[in-house]
Amino acid sequence: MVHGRVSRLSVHDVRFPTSLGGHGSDAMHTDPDYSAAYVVLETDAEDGLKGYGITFTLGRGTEVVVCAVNALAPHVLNKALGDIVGDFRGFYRRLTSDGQLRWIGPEKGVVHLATAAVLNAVWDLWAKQEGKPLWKLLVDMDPRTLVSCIDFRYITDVLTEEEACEILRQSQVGKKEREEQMLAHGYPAYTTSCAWLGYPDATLKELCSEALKDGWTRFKVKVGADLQDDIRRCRLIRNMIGPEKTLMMDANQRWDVPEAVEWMTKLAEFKPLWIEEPTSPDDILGHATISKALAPLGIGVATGEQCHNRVIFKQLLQAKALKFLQIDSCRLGSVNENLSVLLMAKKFEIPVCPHAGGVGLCELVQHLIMFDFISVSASLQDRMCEYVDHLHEHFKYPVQIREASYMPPKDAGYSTEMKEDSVKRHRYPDGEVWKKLLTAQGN
Ligand SMILES: C[C@H](O)[C@@H](O)[C@@H](O)[C@H](O)C(=O)O
Ligand SMILES: [Mg+2]
Repeated sequence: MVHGRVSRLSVHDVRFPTSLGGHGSDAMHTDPDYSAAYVVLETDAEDGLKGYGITFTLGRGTEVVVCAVNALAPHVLNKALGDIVGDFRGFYRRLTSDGQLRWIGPEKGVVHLATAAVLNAVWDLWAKQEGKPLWKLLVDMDPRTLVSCIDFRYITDVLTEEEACEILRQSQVGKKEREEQMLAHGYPAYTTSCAWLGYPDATLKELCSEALKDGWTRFKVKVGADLQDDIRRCRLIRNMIGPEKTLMMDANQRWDVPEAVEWMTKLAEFKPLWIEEPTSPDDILGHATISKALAPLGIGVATGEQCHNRVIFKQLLQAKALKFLQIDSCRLGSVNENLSVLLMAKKFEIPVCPHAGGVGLCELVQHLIMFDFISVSASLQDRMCEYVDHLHEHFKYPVQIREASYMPPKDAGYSTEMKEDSVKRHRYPDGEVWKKLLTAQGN
């Protein structure tokens, strides 16, 4: 039974200077400092449990999101956790429909990232109070309760509450076996860590051969800034991994629609499974055009890490604009909104391959994809979850990878809690790490 009233919400600006090593760099984000607006919820309950929630940001963007979290705080403070999760749809709606904050969304951008941080903390707390990892809390929830967490506004033309319930009911068959399968073998993953755009070739080679030794069979490479450079790097990586292993490419929104088609036609010889974010994440019809043009080359379009909300996903699915759907645990309004996208993907039979390139994203999204396999999709066909090998040491319950697969988390919660010392050292600008860096830069 959930209990307690939220007595305190604190939010921290936590940044890691990843840009110094080019980690996480791509054709658009050339100097990313992996960061998080990190929310801590405390209650008046005697168990002392806290809810931790993050949203992934980059460097200076964090302080803007922190501000938005503080603006949302009155919706959470002094609320009983039982009332929040007992009417989770209503609570989600209240947060996203704040009469003044909605104007700077709605359900998109900074205010939606902040919503995700707050709701991720609520889910963490709920799962902790139930003594279960989040994926298991979801798996054990009956279909009615699950759908009661979803706001179906704007998507009932493709998915009604009844249909969602029906999908979940049908997927009850074989659920136990799928859970056992996950516990024994984990969820298949791919790695992005070898080929960030800012890495020199020597680093790429070294990381690639290490990853091969560790059993990785699926690799993603960043492209999009310079065609000749892309050809060289893609050739290098394809030669290293051989013709059989899977290669994905990610352009991080760099191209116009015709440019995307031309560029990818030139990279087709390296046999990419997908091109990710070829153009603006808002351009649904553009993605559809690219999808259609690249299908004969055997290249699918993947997108989602910067899709604002369920409405954009709905339209991408309706327009047949993508072959792989990439949910993000912090871009959308937390588990609540992601549930609706997982269910729509199931209806349209599009495989979900979550985005995890950021701090904490692997920790979070593994829960959602395990739930998806056990309770929604019931399939591993064409599916894999992204993995990046950065910053896990700062989490209290870091991801466990075995033979290139995510092993199901066993600890209660959403794996969002960071180590106290890591938060302290990386808080911006007063943490020790930043104090040193800022002094060295003469600030
Ligand atoms: C700035 C980030 O590292 C992005 O490059 C990253 O999320 C990337 O798009 C990915 O797919 O992992
Ligand atoms: Mg990407």
